[in-house]
Amino acid sequence: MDGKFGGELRWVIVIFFLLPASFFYDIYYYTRSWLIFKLSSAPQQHDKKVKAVQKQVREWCKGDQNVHMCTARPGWQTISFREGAYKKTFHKVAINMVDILEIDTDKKTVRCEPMVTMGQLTHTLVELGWTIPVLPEMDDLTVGGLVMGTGIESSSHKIGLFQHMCVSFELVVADGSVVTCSKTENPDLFYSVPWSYGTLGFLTAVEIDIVPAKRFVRVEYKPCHSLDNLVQTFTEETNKIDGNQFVEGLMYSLNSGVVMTCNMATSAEPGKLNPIGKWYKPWFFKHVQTFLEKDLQGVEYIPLRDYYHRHTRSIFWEIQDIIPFGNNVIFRYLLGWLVPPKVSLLKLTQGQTVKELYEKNHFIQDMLVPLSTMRDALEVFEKEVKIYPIWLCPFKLPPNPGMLHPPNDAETLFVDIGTYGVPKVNNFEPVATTRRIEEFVRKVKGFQMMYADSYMTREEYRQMFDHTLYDQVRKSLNCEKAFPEVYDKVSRKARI
Ligand SMILES: Cc1cc2nc3c(=O)[nH]c(=O)nc-3n(C[C@H](O)[C@H](O)[C@H](O)COP(=O)(O)OP(=O)(O)OC[C@H]3O[C@@H](n4cnc5c(N)ncnc54)[C@H](O)[C@@H]3O)c2cc1C
Ligand SMILES: NC(=O)C1=CN([C@@H]2O[C@H](COP(=O)(O)OP(=O)(O)OC[C@H]3O[C@@H](n4cnc5c(N)ncnc54)[C@H](OP(=O)(O)O)[C@@H]3O)[C@@H](O)[C@H]2O)C=CC1
Ligand SMILES: CC(C)=CCC[C@@H](C)[C@H]1CC[C@H]2C3=C(CC[C@]12C)[C@@]1(C)CC[C@H](O)C[C@@H]1CC3
Repeated sequence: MDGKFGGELRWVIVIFFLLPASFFYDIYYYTRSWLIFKLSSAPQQHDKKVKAVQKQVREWCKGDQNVHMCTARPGWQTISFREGAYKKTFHKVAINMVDILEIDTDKKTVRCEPMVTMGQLTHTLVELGWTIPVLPEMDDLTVGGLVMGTGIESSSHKIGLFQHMCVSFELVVADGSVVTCSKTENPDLFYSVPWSYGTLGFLTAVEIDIVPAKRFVRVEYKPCHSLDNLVQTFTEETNKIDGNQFVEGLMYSLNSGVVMTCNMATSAEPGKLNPIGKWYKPWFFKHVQTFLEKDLQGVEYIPLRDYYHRHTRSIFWEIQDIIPFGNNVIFRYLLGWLVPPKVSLLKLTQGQTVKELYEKNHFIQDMLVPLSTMRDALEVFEKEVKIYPIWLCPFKLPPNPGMLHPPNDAETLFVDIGTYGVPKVNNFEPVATTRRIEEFVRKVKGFQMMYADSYMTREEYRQMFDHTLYDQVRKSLNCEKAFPEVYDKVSRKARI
């Protein structure tokens, strides 16, 4: 869809085509998973589905093995910014595994298949009074994508990344056999799977910790009017040993922002309930900004599911470039219930014009840096892109084996700095700017989230991510012919 409808009038396509299409797409999957649950067929079907994956891998083994394998999930369906170019040439293995298999409240775990989405998990678990400790907020993120890539949320400063609450993985590996791994069973594989982007095997099931859920989240909004104040408040709140199940920051300029500290609650104080997930409510980032503008500390109670998906309706703040009048009160009441358009459908229907627009004038990155370097990092982002709001999400990084190591191999608090939008600097140049930021991140011993465009060379990538264990595991599982090295899947060169 090119020309004007691919540019400034994209909202016409979005409103008249993509929103209804997203709605019917959701209903189809909702009904399907509801039926599967009601027929209780998912657990019995799992072994059959694993055998189907094994069969496909074994067929590849019998062939001449001259191309690598990847999942058959089309590139447009994924939440990653671009599509893998390799999806056109690799041998594709279908993994149609979309079911929650078992919720074990004694063991406090949920076992699910890799295509289960975060929206599906919250619907099922929260109704039963449970939740997963780190719940990345976009409904369509999948368990498989978050395990093979990474996931983060405002509870990560207590729990860690998505990988840190996973108990075990079940994979079909290069020779077609099924391997289960955990901290005690095949630990090398267990620690190598996160950030391996499907280059060690095909994931078929994941066991994840669950924790009790309460009805509400009590949110305290703390406006800050200088960078020092913001960094200090954010750091103190993140470090609090007892309090704050969730900590998050939104910055509206280099010198202003709101730090939110939150805890689950069983009931709400009268007059302070705010169901921000309702279709007529303002976008969450706009709502938060009002606390800054009024310079008001505030307390609100948000229903748990609304809190988890607080950035879903506005796709963080990306929706304002797609439906510029989307936060208008009339639009919200009339059509707000259809929002957001599905990221997958936005990807599928974007023409060359939109692609080029995003290529040249847009910057989507999450950089994970040690909390102690947050101030310097924010100044680098101000100088290089000047995009606001900025998302700030703290997380702890334990010294586990695998791709990510904290400085000096001692548990360290990090912060994810998320910048999504149009750069406001004059000298923005996608490759050069991103490379300078990547260099800064490597210098402070941080990491780049690989769903975004990465322009690092192979050497720079290996410098950022420790490949020692990963290389050993790839060798022991004979991955060389079956899967490419991770860099060849995630670097900008491998994506279109
Ligand atoms: C419109 C609509 C859309 C829905 N969309 C989805 C969806 O997208 N994804 C989805 O997963 N569900 C979906 N559901 C199912 C929904 O989660 C349940 O129907 C809902 O929780 C109502 O609970 P219940 O009383 O029917 O079942 P409950 O017995 O209260 O159980 C709640 C859910 O958890 C499941 N469950 C219970 N125990 C276990 C167990 N040990 N292991 C695994 N599962 C267990 C049930 O099958 C049920 O789905 C949808 C339902 C509706 C009406
Ligand atoms: N809050 C957060 O934490 C957010 C995280 N993200 C990022 O989005 C991505 C997840 O998006 P999503 O659309 O769910 O996932 P994707 O389909 O983009 O998958 C991500 C990677 O995981 C691999 N993978 C997925 N499933 C399997 C499987 N069953 N077996 C083997 N490999 C698999 C894919 O391999 P292949 O290419 O072969 O299909 C791909 O390399 C992650 O990279 C995550 O970091 C994005 C936004 C927010
Ligand atoms: C919270 C974390 C860690 C990351 C959030 C990242 C998201 C804001 C982006 C991930 C993929 C992005 C895409 C778009 C917007 C921003 C993301 C959702 C588009 C929808 C923007 C419009 C384009 O036409 C398609 C993009 C697809 C991916």
